[in-house]
Amino acid sequence: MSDAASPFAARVRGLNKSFGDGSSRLHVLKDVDMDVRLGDITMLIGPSGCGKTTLISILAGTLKPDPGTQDLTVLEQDLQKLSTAAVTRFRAQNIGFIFQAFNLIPTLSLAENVSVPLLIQGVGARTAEKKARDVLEQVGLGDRAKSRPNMLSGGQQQRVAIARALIHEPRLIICDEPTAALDAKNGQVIMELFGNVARSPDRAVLIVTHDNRIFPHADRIAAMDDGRIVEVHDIDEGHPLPENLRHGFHQ
Ligand SMILES: Nc1ncnc2c1ncn2[C@@H]1O[C@H](COP(=O)(O)OP(=O)(O)OP(=O)(O)O)[C@@H](O)[C@H]1O
Repeated sequence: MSDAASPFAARVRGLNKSFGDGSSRLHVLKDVDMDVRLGDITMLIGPSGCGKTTLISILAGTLKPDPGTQDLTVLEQDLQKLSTAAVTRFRAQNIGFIFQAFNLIPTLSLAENVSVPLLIQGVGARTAEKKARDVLEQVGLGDRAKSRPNMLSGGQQQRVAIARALIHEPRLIICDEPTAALDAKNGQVIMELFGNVARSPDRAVLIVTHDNRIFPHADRIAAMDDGRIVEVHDIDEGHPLPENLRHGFHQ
């Protein structure tokens, strides 16, 4: 465990991101400030196209911000100071990223797909696969370890992608719509798994979601609109889920 002085899994100040040049330049993130606390499940919500995926991709180091961002610290690392190779290493070690597209490797079995993050870390294939079977069990797919991804439903593939993001016990889990393809029961199982991660004071979960069924699992909900964080709700016994979020929000 690194220096635990910071209570933040991520701290962002004055973050801007644009795509394109000249007259086709699109300013997508506009001076974003955001904190993701350790020990929390933070949810990021907002209408389609407001910049949520762009923001989490920058936090996960798969996308670079515009120059001049004041602070982009993830797990005590200033991402702007790391080389591209160092960011890739940092991500492999510390972040479990679940994409909207599940990015499973079609020629590998589920157990092999889930093993990948451990193999990258140098863990032996046999040990990695045993752990993969355990994590597949946790997401309710223990009996499908030898199947190929194309034999699964969308929801099952999503659970495999979640197992792959959890297997190396990263300190920060970042996911784009993790429950979109899941029924209520499996959505609940996955949120309980994320809850176990976030109950550890040194770890955190950041979820982009439109799924208001899972809002009650959040410790903090940050609402984005047009490239900005416009509201932050801390949810605890004294501050329950606001009425407007209980019934979803406008997209
Ligand atoms: N690589 C890119 N090149 C150009 N424009 C992009 C790129 N990636 C995203 N954008 C644009 O940035 C804006 C924000 O996209 P983003 O995917 O971050 O939104 P979002 O809030 O995650 O949307 P959704 O909820 O629909 O997934 C959109 O207008 C999108 O078209």
